[in-house]
Amino acid sequence: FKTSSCRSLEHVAGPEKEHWFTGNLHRLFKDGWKYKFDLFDKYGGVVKVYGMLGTQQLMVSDPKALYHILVKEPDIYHETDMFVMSNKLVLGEGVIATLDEQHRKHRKMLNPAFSLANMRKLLPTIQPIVDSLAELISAVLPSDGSTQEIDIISWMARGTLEYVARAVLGITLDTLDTTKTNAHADAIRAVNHTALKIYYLRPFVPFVMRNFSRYWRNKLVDWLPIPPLRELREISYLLDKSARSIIRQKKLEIDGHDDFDGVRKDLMTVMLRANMSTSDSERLTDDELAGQINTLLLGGQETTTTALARILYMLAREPDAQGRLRSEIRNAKQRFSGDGDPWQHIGLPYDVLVDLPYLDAIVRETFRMYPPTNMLNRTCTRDAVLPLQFPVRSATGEEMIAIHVPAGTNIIISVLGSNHEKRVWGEDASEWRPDRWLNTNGERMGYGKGVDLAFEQDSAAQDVEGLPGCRNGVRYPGVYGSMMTFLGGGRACIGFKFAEMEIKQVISTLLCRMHFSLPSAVNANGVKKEIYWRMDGLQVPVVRPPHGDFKTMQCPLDVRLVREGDFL
Ligand code: HEM
Repeated sequence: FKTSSCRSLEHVAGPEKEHWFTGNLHRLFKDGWKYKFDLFDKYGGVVKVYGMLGTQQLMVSDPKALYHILVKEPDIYHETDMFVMSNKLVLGEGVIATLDEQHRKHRKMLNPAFSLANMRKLLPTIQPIVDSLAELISAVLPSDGSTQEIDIISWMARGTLEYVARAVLGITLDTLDTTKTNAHADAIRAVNHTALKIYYLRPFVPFVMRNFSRYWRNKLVDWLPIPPLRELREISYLLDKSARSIIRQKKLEIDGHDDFDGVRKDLMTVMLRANMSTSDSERLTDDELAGQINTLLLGGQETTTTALARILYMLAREPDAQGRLRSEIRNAKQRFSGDGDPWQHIGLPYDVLVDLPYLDAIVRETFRMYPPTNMLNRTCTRDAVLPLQFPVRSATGEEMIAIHVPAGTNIIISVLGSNHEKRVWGEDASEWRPDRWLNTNGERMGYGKGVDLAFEQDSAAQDVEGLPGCRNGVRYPGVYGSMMTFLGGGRACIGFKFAEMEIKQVISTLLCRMHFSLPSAVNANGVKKEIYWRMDGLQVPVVRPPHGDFKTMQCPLDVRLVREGDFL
């Protein structure tokens, strides 16, 4: 066994460069599912790929290497300059636009707010919003029990924005009221879409941010003949203005309530109160708080929306799983329904909801198989050695147990590769099999709130051997059941428990009232409508031609009111 020794990545094996400008990135980021799996099969947990203008990068899914990158040596492997600066430019100085000490300060304020105790308090805020969503969808379903095709993703998107708005920020964005428009909500929806139109400008952002004052940046945007740049500036202004108005309003509310005990059910108030009473050196400025609001509104949007759509799609594809899950939810709700209360309208308490075994298995398995974000970047800030769990072959055929990573190397963390690694998840890693998370009695296999959080703290003491994603003493350093979907270490997703809660609440509410199946529409030539999930940077459901353009995000499912025969 050897360690790659030279100060370049020449020794590391990987595919040929495929384009002088984009290297292999266009293959990885545009519907790259098959391409990526071919690379993992051929090269293993570390693959050299080519980035912009032929720069050599590493795509990593090896568990020990990821442990080093995210948990052991995060001071070496930073978020990329491009990511941090672009976030700062558009969203302001929220947690994802910060590094090192400033990042620690942000997390110190965010971590307690997103605690389990606060999730328990927030569920009752989310429940009525989900009920309204279910009523709105039910209202468009035929009362005779026949099916109606519905683009489920647009409904899910309405919901996810409102859950975060009300539960995290204590405001409404009116997204469930189809008669109202809301400029703030429109701006949030437009950010990613508009930024994508000018993604090619992102490499220049750090230079511009460091060398141009705000005045000259504005002049640049005025002069350049690129309209989406101006659109993004307008969006960014509107987000900033709205966030500052939320802060002002909340401060007034807090000032007016001396007896206020933090029971108010939104996290931003909890955070603001903590911020107001902390020491000067730890206190976040209003600029940072405004950035935080924008980050929280954006962070859980598309990710949670596509995760919800993916779960409903899987249940539509697997009717037995759908029936079994619906029955589990009915049994749980019936236990809590009083005399005469229709069980469908019962809201389960937090601990009952998150512990439902089959619901949990479905959610975890879908997160594992189909992570909403499948690639994340880090940059190596100084020469380093990356040890590997599973040796890889060098470009000249030798086995390597570690890799020298030169300073400046970009690292692509492959969430997809990690979540499908057979040596950790088993030979059936690429099968959607929710039962892997359950024991033979149908109970959850040890994963729970404790273990998930223990992973965050990298508690090696936790006995997790034999659980899914833990094999022969090897596991991934993820915060959520060993998978890398929400990442791990000090920059792991702050909102994973919130996302889990909202997803479980939505699925458990919708399934009681409706049944989902794949679209049945056929065109004049008898061709059936088919949904296809593109794996770009984010997972994107589209419709194949001739029914769709293979580009626009949509997830049309046949939906009808539930019948007795839909339970097991
Ligand atoms: C299915 C839903 C979600 C997925 C798959 C997801 C995934 C992730 C991932 C992979 C990261 C790490 C990004 C990086 O380091 O480059 C992250 C960070 C983050 N997420 Fe989530 N997320 C989800 C939902 C949410 C929700 C609901 C919120 C808030 C309400 C949220 C807030 C954040 C924040 C603030 C960060 C930045 C943390 C930091 O830099 O310290 N996420 N998320």
